[in-house]
Amino acid sequence: MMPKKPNNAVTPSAQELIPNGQRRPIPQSVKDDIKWLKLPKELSHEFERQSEMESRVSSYAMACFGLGIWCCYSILDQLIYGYWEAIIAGNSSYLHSSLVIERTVVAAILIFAVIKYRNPSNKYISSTIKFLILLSISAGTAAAAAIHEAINGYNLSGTLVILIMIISLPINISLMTCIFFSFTVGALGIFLPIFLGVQLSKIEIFHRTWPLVVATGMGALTHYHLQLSKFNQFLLHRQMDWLAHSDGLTNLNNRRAFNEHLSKCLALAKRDNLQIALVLLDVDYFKRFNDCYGHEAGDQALISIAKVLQDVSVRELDMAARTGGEEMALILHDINFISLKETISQISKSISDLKIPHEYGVNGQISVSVGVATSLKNDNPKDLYIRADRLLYASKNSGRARATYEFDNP
Ligand SMILES: Nc1nc2c(ncn2[C@@H]2O[C@H](COP(=O)(O)OP(=O)(O)OP(=O)(O)O)[C@@H](O)[C@H]2O)c(=O)[nH]1
Repeated sequence: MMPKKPNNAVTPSAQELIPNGQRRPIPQSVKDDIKWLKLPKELSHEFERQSEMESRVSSYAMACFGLGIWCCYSILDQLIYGYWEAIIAGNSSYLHSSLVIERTVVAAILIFAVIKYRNPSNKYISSTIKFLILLSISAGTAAAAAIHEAINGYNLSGTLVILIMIISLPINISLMTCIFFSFTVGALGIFLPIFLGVQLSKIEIFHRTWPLVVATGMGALTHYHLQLSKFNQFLLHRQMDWLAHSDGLTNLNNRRAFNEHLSKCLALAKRDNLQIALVLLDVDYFKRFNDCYGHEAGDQALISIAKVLQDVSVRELDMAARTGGEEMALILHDINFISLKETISQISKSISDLKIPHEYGVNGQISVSVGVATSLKNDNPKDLYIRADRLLYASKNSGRARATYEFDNP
């Protein structure tokens, strides 16, 4: 069943976006989703291109953020250890000052890259979460640099920056990569030097512990972030699906959703040996209504009539749809003659209770003509639709504001 949508809904909820009552697992790939959604070619190409760009830009931004944070951390590190003071005092070695200059330059390049590649349309990934995830990566990197320093006596930071930059830029960082990288490297930062018998001072142990603590916490956040972005991707696809299947004015299902559901219902009816009813409704003298009261009033009238149809299609496989300008349809699954007649009279009564004045209408009020066809054993959607349409025109030709049933007009 297509979801029931309140008329004034702007953004439907996740539940409302599940089409045709099918609960589908979280999409595995954008391509799968495009196929499943049966989007028109131009739209699917655009959608594919955008998601690809979005993930690429995201990974660029992530990598840049990570490296940028790492550089900032390194500069801070230099400050903590008093290198700046040494430089200012003129005691610095060429290695220390060049290290600071190198990191400052890299940080500046990365800040520029983040500004350039940031993705304002990617509203689902909050920049705070992104920041925290990347902090874990940078923490791991800092630990790796520290190991190297502990073992070999000098810091490998410059090489690491370039290496990680080359590796991470084209990669879409996955959950496993992120957790594995940050956690393992962070842990190695503490334990490897100890195993290798390297003496660590208290400050050094602290220095190597925080990346691990941060990395573990960030691993959990990474997980949360990825779940969140997967869910948002899912929601985004549902929204697209909803847009592709709903009518913009009345929020009823559109012709595309109607066609799909009619085929499905007929197949189900055939399988279970049941009968479905197809009800077509057309607003009477609607052109004159528009001419007399204006298009805005015409739109409001259509919205009110749509609401009436929505209210009667409450069962799971029933569906109300707007199939054309002032034409709407109702698919009623597994229905008997008595319930069918009751439903149609309830619709007529509710529309009449709307009391929308129509100077040129039947009885001075807005009304609908209705054609009701019921499915035959081996019916197909097209034949059923044609029969309902003929019955609708029989209602029009016999005075409007009435319903014509198939069994009345065999
Ligand atoms: N306000 C409004 N009018 C619409 C919309 N879609 C279609 N229409 C109008 O609906 C009218 C349909 O007119 P016709 O097909 O001549 O039918 P009718 O005047 O209802 O006459 P009968 O069906 O014979 O009773 C046209 O004037 C369309 O402009 C819409 O979304 N909003």
